Amino acid sequence: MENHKLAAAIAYRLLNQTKHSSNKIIHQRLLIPNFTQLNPLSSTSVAYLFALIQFVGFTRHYASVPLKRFLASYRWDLQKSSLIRMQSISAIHHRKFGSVASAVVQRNPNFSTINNDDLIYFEKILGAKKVIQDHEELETANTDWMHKYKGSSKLMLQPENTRELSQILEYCNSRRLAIVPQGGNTGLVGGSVPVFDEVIISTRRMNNIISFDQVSGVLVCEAGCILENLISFLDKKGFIMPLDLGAKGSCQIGGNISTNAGGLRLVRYGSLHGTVLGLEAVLANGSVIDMLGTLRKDNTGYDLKHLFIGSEGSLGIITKVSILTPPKLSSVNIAFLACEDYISCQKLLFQAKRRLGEILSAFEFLDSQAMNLVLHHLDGVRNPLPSSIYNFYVLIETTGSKESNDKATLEAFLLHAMESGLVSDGALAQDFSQASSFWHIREGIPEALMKAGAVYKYDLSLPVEKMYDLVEEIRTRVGTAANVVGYGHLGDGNLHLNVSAPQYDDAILSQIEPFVYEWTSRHRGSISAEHGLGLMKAEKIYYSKSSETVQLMASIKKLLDPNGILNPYKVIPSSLDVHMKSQPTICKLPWSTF
Ligand SMILES: O=C(O)CC[C@@H](O)C(=O)O
Ligand SMILES: [Zn+2]
Repeated sequence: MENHKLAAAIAYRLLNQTKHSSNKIIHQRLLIPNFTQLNPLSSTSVAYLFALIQFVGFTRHYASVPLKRFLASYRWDLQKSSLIRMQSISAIHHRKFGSVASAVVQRNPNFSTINNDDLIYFEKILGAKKVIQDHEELETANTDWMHKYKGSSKLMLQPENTRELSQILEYCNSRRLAIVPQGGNTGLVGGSVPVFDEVIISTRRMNNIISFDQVSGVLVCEAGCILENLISFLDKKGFIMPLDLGAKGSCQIGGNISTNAGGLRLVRYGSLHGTVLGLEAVLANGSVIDMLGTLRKDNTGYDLKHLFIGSEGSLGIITKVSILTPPKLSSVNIAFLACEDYISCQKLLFQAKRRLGEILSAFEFLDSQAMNLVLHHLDGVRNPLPSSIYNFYVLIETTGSKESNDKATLEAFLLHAMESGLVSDGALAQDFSQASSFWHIREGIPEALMKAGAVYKYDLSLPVEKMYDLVEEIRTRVGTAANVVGYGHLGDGNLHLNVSAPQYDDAILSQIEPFVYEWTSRHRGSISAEHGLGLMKAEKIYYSKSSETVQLMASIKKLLDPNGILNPYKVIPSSLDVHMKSQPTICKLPWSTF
């Protein structure tokens, strides 16, 4: 008890400092409504204060080492205590001092916590080596790629096949143990890490290629295959994957499909809703749904595989996939171009669609701020157009089967674009290494942003002609406090708006949100073009979907996962989470009625 008193005193002191810090918003939102109801010296209030202090980042930056240790152990207790009945705190992790506190959720009190019998059961069905409790491995699996979201799971399971996964889910469902499916953990919205103590189910061991048909181009494989391995496998067979992402070296096909990843070639090969021909998925109760067809055409009733594409593991875990892969064509050409203004980028896209037609395979853009970040933060990157600094850059790729024709078509297009003033400068890759270096600039932007400091990420679908207005408006709003960067898949109408700052700061965040979502909604865009909702945007869904649609989503979730154990706190807003006892009030937004 003495410890608690001491802790409370320290906590009070630290919290008083937060009053005047940039964490005012958290302070108001969390502390005031809850703390006044507590006895300040009770153990729960101490635990609450400690959780709050951890939340605002003091432990990482200001607390002394013994205090840090004390706080760390308290947090562990916190997971087991009944504190979660109060306003509890999602496991958002602060990479830099400051706050990214847009997601505050409550642990579902209906979920159990892992006990010894559970561990014995899992070891019995999987064997000890697939039941991971090692601190370091869990630390990695609990933390997302950006080091922004962090859970506190004590257990990761690594099933090797569908049967094992089915047994795990059946058991977790009967025990009300929440789970989070995890592939390569490269997501950007906190969807693939636990929020609290959910059991992590890794698909990494389910990584076999099952079959490949040379005639139809249909590849059947397990969910844990790494995208780059599939690309290399197909390359030897003379085929390519219909999707390509910067994260290909780590991301897994199951994760790609469950988030409906878009990537760099969507403009040519379409979304995964078109190229995924079949799936096998395991539901929350362990039943295996075999939809693993390989047919292009099958109109026998509802095409339920689509429910699992893009539902971020909230309806079932994908275990096998069948995917239509295009043949590898011999002529690939890549141009890196400079444009003076955004309107020229738009006109260039309009022209490219007409003049390059069926050979256009990528149309990406980046602004000068994105280019500067890459040049500054990534080793060995060179500007292919060094003679001047341009406002915008466009990367165009063509893929076709007629080598001399395709190159001539691209060259003619470029000449026309230069003559008409759309393009100010340009370079055509002369060999594979130059082509890779052009791609490296575009694909390296997320990494450069990470290296630059704290980053607020927005992945938006917007009408192409309006897209860059938003970047400029945000730039005006944040002023000199942050570097606003615009880039993305222009050919698909997908903007990656990133706001980069030395550290997270609520003053910056309040200039971006909710403005960015309101603006997107007003222009009938989507607040998530390709990254999903995850934890970051579950509560923001109404900006892009009508309340009736969201209600129907919640009903489907209830049907397939009645206990809500699959990837909780993600995708469906908490107000509609039928599994939560007390529900936070979410205002219906005026623009949610499409
Ligand atoms: O980091 C981002 O904002 C985008 C990541 C990815 O979707 C990309 O296109 O590079
Ligand atoms: Zn992207």
